[in-house]
Amino acid sequence: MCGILALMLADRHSQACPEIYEGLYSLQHRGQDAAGIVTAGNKGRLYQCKGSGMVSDVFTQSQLRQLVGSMGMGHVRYPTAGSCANSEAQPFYVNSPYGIVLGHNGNLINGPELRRFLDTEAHRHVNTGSDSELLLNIFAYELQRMDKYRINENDIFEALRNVYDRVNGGYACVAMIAGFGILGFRDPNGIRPLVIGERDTPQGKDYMLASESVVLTQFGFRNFRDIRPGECVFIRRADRDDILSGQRGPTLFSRQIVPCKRFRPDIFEYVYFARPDSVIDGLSVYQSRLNMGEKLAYNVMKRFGEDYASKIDAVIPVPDSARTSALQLAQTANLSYVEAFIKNRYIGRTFIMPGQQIRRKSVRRKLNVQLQEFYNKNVLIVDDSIVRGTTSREIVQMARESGAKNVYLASCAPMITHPHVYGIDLADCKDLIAYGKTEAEVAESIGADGVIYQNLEDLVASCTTENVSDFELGLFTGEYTTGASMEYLVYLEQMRIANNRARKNSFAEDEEREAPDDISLHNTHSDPSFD
Ligand SMILES: O=P(O)(O)OC[C@H]1O[C@H](OP(=O)(O)OP(=O)(O)O)[C@H](O)[C@@H]1O
Ligand SMILES: NC(=O)CC[C@H](N)C(=O)O
Ligand SMILES: [Mg+2]
Repeated sequence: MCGILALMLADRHSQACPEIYEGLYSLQHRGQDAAGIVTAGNKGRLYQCKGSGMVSDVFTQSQLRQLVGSMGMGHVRYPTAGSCANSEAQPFYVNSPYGIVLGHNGNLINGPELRRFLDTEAHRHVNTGSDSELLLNIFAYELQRMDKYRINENDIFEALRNVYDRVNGGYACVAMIAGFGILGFRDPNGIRPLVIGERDTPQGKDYMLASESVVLTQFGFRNFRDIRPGECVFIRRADRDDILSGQRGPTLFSRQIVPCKRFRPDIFEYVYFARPDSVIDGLSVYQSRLNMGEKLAYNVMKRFGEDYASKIDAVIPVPDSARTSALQLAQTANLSYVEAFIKNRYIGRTFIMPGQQIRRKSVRRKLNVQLQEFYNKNVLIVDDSIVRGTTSREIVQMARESGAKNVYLASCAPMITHPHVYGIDLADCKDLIAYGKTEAEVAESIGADGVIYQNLEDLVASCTTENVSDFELGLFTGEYTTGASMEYLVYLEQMRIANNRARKNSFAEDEEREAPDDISLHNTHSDPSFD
């Protein structure tokens, strides 16, 4: 899961960069490894700044000033394919045809096949291990095949139809064609999220596309909707003809490129990825987490029996993601809710950090205990999910060190027993703590007195609305919406091993270390005639 964002302002003399930059902060929870922004000036020149690190690390004020133009896009990356090298920061750029940039959230499960095709048939050079660069080149190849001096929106939709035929997996993308417009599209199963919103201005409408609605509401894009699975929207900047005919703002076009196959948004967006103040596919993430907490409460009560209240002195959330559910669990079961783990707000999400060692250390640096809330008490700690068990092991131990009598753990997600193939670097099976274990064995392995998992049916029911009742659940069941061959799963695992090795060696003296921290497109905004 990465975060993607694109913005088109109606006023050609305004700058898109400040809102893109701030918007990326609102998507930071979706990717902490790299960030990037590309803008397009009025005469079509692209300006880029991207590199490894969090949003606050990658952009300086002087770099942001160089990113001129009233349209642009941004990306925050959590690597799932390729490596975590600086060069794989997004958006990606190709100069031919027309100058295209693309930002991708998701994973293509036929990456190796696409790479072969681009090499042997399309003869396009791909310079990284990223599947997103493959996707961009497939799109560029399909546009190039039209062999047109200038394209229109129909050409874009036509090219995309062929892209959909070639690529397989989960993907939500934003892209920009220099001087022409921005677009957004979503895979035919709607696995990864994407929303579009509009905002009225005296010059016409501004448009924004983003992974999560929280960015849109923050900037006053009140009128928004989800991009449908298999749909593309293209927002064309006002051209000469538009301006001559009195229309100054951009124009929106949308097309259902391919039929929706089976609408299956990734349920893990609701469990963990997304911010609670986002609404995805019509369902408030906050509401889904309340539902999860309520259902889990009934499960807990059943497990502990009628006198459950005498066995649990406090319900304690693991901040941040589990807060909403834990509160609802406590209210439903009429138990006290206690914020006994205090989070250091300056440390990011641990699960999406690269490398097990840093993840383990970060849990302790991130969470600290209120001793008195544990001492001599029976505590039920609630987390949204138990994945590798890094967090649970540490917090159970912290609770014991603080003098807790019995430590139970409840998870809003069911047992995670399979990799996630659509955009989460979710370990191979062996790294998953629940793989091949019973609940009791998981409890033993993390040192808890008991573990209570949500049932899969209850999780699905928590997220079901009249719009969506079917979800991508591969990490719980091993069955993936688009299928995932054994060959692909082996490939994923090999890639992870190689990446871990590369991370371990990253302190060695090598050429990569000499590379600049941010990657630009070799042009700075020094000549105003290029705006
Ligand atoms: O079993 P694990 O492998 O440790 O993974 C699960 C934990 O990781 C996530 O927290 P994270 O710190 O990433 O983010 P949060 O602050 O949003 O809860 C998630 O919320 C769980 O707490
Ligand atoms: N988490 C994501 O969505 C990752 C996008 C892409 N597969 C990458 O690794 O850069
Ligand atoms: Mg957490």
